Order: sequence, then structure tokens, then C-alpha cells
Amino acid sequence: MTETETVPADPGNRAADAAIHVEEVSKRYGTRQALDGVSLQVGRGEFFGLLGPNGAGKTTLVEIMEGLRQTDSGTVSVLGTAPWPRNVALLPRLGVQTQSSAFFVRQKAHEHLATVAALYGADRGAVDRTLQTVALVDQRDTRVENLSGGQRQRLAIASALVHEPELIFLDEPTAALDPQARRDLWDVLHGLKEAGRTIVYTTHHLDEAEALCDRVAILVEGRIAALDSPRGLVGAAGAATSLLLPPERMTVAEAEAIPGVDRAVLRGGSLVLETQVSGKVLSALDALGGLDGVQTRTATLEDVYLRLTSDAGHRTTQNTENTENQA
Ligand SMILES: Nc1ncnc2c1ncn2[C@@H]1O[C@H](COP(=O)(O)OP(=O)(O)OP(=O)(O)O)[C@@H](O)[C@H]1O
Repeated sequence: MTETETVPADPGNRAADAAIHVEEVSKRYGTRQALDGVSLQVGRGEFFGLLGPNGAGKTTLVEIMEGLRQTDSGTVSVLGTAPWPRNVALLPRLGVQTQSSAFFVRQKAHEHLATVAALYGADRGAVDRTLQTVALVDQRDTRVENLSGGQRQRLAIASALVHEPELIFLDEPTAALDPQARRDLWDVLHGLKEAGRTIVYTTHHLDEAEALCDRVAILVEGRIAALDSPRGLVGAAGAATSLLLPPERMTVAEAEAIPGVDRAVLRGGSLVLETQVSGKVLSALDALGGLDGVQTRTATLEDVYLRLTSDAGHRTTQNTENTENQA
């Protein structure tokens, strides 16, 4: 798959509308090639996910887009201008999620946000508007140090939004949150998406990327291993459907003998049958003793991600080629 192939499918990604153009960008730290010929575009109004294992180069790429780092080669354009050398005119047009360590912890939530707003010269109503956007109105007068982890993350996002930037960078905002706080934050992020904000979103949560992102780029060892909508990636990868059976139903060998089953494994207390033709296999199972206890799990972005990132060196190339052939 190539970037060019995905462009026509997404009107928000037309070159003229692009918020970010990255072209053949490389960056090396000593002997470590952090980015190796990365090209992508982020359309205006797009919720764009950046995925990849630790050390894949996500932070480096984001810092280059934010104007915090210089590339070794390649070109970068953000909102129609070069972010490097540090471009002070660009800064107020960008929203960067602050890390909790940068908070004014003794201040109340609204005071903290007012301080950030003042730095950007945002109008007086911006603070309350933004607290509403991130659902922190009830915590307005709570001291930052007394906010829960999820509330702090929402305040961090508020700090990136308060000056109404054209482009927002969110770096793992749901990391270290409990499942409920994570879901609550999803609501906030959905709201931003609905409002048509342009967002570059780094995450390790594949379910989140699948639910929120219009398109995702999967970085592996400094290269883009895949770039498309989550649905497009799952479809193009031809990822198998899994049928989960009680393990006592049959042996692995018997399962693999069923026409249409590509692979059978015992996993997580189930006998898992992988197939591209689930209807056919379900019919066969039905004839072999019924469908009681049989569960179907369709392929997810996580399946695609794990295929691309496992055994990165060899398999990344292989899978990217496979995706290209099917795109
Ligand atoms: N300032 C630096 N000096 C030397 N090496 C660096 C520096 N910053 C990053 N690296 C290396 O470059 C590679 C890419 O790092 P980067 O932080 O961009 O990856 P990442 O995808 O953001 O990882 P994570 O998910 O862990 O945040 C890694 O091997 C990292 O160790």
C-alpha cells in the first residue's frame, strides 16, 4: 500500500486541504535510525492515529512536526509552513498536550487553564468553554493536585485546546488510566472528532485507534509499515475471522481437517479456528454437532498491528508487500 493509493478514498486528505505534509523524512541519533524515509499527510479535520511499538519513532516524528526537532533529510510542512527552524508564528496555531509534570499543581483547575490561556492570549471565555468541552466543569475549583488521573489527563487536553489551535497533538492521553476513566476520555475525544478538529493522536491502545481514528499510520523501526483507515487496513490485510470453540469439541488436527480452516490453535482456554470463509466453516461445525458454545470474533486492527509488528525486520516487509498486492 502506498500513500498515493489511499488519497482518493479520503476527501479530507487531498493535498490542498492537508494540515501536515511529511515527505521522505529521516532522522538518525548516532547509529540509531529513528526515522527512515517517512512520508504521510494529515488532512484538515482528520483524526489521525500514530501507532507503533516502543522505539518505533513516533515521538521523534511528532517532535519534528511540532518544530522541536530538525530532520536529517526530507521536507515537512505544517499548516502550510515549515516548523523548523522554530517557527514562532506557528506555535499558537498548534495545541500540544502538556504532560502532568508541567502542571501548576497548587492552582485550581480553572486557574491552571487561565494561566495557559494567558500565555497564548486566549479570550476570557475560553477557560470555561474548554472546561466544558473536556467535562471538567464540576472540578473547576479543585486544586490540580487533587484531580484524579483521568481528570488530569482531561486538563492536559484542555491545555492543548484552550487557545483554539488549528492542529492538536495528543500523546497517549489514555495511558495509565483505569478502564472507566479511559472510556470517559473517549467521550471527550469523540466530541473533538465530531467538532472537526484536526488531531494527531499517538496511542498504544489499538481499540481506541480503531474507534476514534479516521486513518492510522503504523510505524515499525522508523518506517511506515501501513497507512490507511482502520477498516481499510483490516480489510486489505485479509485478516482471518476466528471461531472459538470449547476445547473438548475436537482436537486441533480434527479442526484443521475441516475445509476452510486455515489454522487451529489452543489459545486462552478455547480451540481457535482461523478462517477466511467463516460461513462455510460454521456450516461444517453445525453439521458436526451444532453451534452451541461457538463464538465468532472478526479481525480487528489489533490483529493487523500484531502481524505487522511481530518479528519486525522480516515480517514487516513481507506484510507490507501483501497489503500492497491486495490494495
Ligand atoms: N535524543 C535521543 N538520543 C538518542 N536516541 C534517541 C533519542 N530519542 C529517541 N532515540 C531513539 O530513537 C528511537 C525512536 O525513539 P522514539 O522515542 O521516537 O520512539 P517512540 O515510537 O516514540 O517510542 P515510545 O512508544 O517508547 O515512546 C528509539 O530507538 C530511541 O531509543
